[in-house]
Amino acid sequence: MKIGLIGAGAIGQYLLKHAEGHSDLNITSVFVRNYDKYQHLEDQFDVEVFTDFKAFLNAETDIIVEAANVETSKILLPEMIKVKDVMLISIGALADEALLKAVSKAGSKTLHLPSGAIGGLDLVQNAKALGNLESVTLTTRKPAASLVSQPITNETIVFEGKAKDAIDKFPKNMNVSIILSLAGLGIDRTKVVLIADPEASKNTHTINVSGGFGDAEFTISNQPLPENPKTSALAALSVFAALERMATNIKIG
Ligand SMILES: NC(=O)C1=CN([C@@H]2O[C@H](COP(=O)(O)OP(=O)(O)OC[C@H]3O[C@@H](n4cnc5c(N)ncnc54)[C@H](OP(=O)(O)O)[C@@H]3O)[C@@H](O)[C@H]2O)C=CC1
Ligand SMILES: O=C([O-])CC(=O)C(=O)O
Repeated sequence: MKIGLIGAGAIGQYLLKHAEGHSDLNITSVFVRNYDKYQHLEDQFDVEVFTDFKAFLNAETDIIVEAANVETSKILLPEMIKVKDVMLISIGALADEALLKAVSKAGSKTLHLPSGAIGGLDLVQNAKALGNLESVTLTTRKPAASLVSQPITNETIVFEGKAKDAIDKFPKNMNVSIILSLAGLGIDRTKVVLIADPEASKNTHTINVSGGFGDAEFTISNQPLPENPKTSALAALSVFAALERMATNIKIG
């Protein structure tokens, strides 16, 4: 599979490193906004670095993997999905309901949404069937420096409310709230609590769901990626694993 990658930060570089020598996953092109900053990737990996988006789209690839940010995804997704399958990790872009509607109607191309830094989305989707899901809450606890600019001494709730507003205020930390919303009750009915914790070293997400099916609670304690501690290693793994699963004919979940 030939892959075009957008962004070469913590997740992008993780993918580049781990796809090197992989039998099926071949990252051949990388789109960035600053050639000089990322030119070194052409020496390090067997890739072409693009800053011209049209040329990047026209390069021979089977899928585009986005690993940039929410704003960039909102701008580029409508054009990409017309011509290529896309895997999006800045899922917060889909809190824009007009964009979600537009891509839902986009024709023959597939938009892949990996589960990112959380899990349990199979259960949430199953529970939603036949109206069996009534309540979904995400409680996220991150090291304070990922959420607040000034040092704090006590743990502090920095946000409490709907997923829709969580991603607006914390676009680099709350993509998980939007994939959870898409799997479950939507951006208005998915509740979020976000805690800045000066003692935390991991990114911890607790998901509570309940309804006619029963109830469930999952906690995922994630190691952050050293290159960007706001981002959990599991998010990068989820892209990698979702790409690997595309080649298999046995689908789990
Ligand atoms: N769904 C989920 O569970 C999770 C999602 N995420 C999201 O994944 C995305 C990537 O995360 P991460 O790798 O940690 O982020 P980084 O900030 O480490 O890297 C972002 C990369 O995107 C590049 N970029 C920014 N703007 C553009 C643009 N307009 N065109 C092309 N490239 C651009 C940056 O380049 P430059 O150096 O020029 O800035 C950089 O290379 C983020 O949106 C993050 O919030 C993260 C964790 C979990
Ligand atoms: O990586 C994480 O733990 C979650 C995150 O940043 C996001 O959802 O945007």
